[in-house]
Amino acid sequence: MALVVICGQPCSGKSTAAKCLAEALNESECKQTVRIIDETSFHLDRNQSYANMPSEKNLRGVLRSEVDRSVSRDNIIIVDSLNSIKGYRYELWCLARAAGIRYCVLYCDVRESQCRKWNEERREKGEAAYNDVIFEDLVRRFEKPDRRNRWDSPLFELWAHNDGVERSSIAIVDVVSYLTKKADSKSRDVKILQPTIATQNTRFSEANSLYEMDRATQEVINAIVEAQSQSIGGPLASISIGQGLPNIDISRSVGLPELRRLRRTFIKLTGQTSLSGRPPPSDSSSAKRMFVDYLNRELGTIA
Ligand SMILES: Nc1ncnc2c1ncn2[C@@H]1O[C@H](COP(=O)(O)OP(=O)(O)OP(=O)(O)O)[C@@H](O)[C@H]1O
Repeated sequence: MALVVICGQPCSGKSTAAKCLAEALNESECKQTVRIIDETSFHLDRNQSYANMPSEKNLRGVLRSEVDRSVSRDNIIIVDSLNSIKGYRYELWCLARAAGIRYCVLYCDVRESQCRKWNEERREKGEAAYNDVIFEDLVRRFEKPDRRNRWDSPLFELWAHNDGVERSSIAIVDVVSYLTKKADSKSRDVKILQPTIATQNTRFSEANSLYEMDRATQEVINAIVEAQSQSIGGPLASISIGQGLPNIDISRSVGLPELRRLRRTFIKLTGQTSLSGRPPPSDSSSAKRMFVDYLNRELGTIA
């Protein structure tokens, strides 16, 4: 029914907020099961998980797969982690969209100095805390949510330090109201994400799908590279990849490394959706259409 992404600096009260939100939802009229997905449920240690990029990626992958497996129209999933990378929140948003559910972000907006103080206090009490190097690195890399991004919207801000975290805190009340409000796909104040062509079902054998996906996305990349090489110095027009397929609309030159990265992410995202029962597209045309749809979105909004 819904996915709530909690985000904030290290030690900014995210778990306190997640717990409080879960309690508030359980007390509301909503009959949905509420579940928190966090690092501790996987026995992941903070300092180990954020010690280096591979461990951090692994942590994000574990949480994302669990979210992917768990989101449904019958429950409310709260992801309690830093969720500090913009691209990662986008991936979570994609999972919500593929499931056709509500989505929102609850941002624990606490000053860094206060988070640092809480972390030190936690350490002094002998509780698990971030070590200083990791804490500072995470603070530096935090990408604050911005409500203008689809994946950060709607955004609810919780000022845990000034206002405390209570079931009656404005942000908690607002999230509960947003999640429990009766709505259908035409409601304006509540957005129920709709699966796009990129997330629709088409049954096919998995191996075949992956093969098609690989080949089709490579063909799209080749078409872009060729079009760009022909227009060197001149303006880039929209690139056609065949009859009945959408054009690729890129207004700037995009290098091969970036195109390869986008292709890898796209294949990964599609593969993950297939794990939860929605297979990747079955034929070359749908694979191309999906990939162009994805590229137009990515290159249009994340410049
Ligand atoms: N509103 C608050 N007032 C006072 N102390 C707080 C508040 N919120 C959190 N703390 C303190 O900060 C510490 C961390 O809280 P919490 O575990 O909720 O943060 P977190 O952001 O989930 O941390 P982590 O980044 O490690 O997951 C706790 O020890 C708690 O005592």
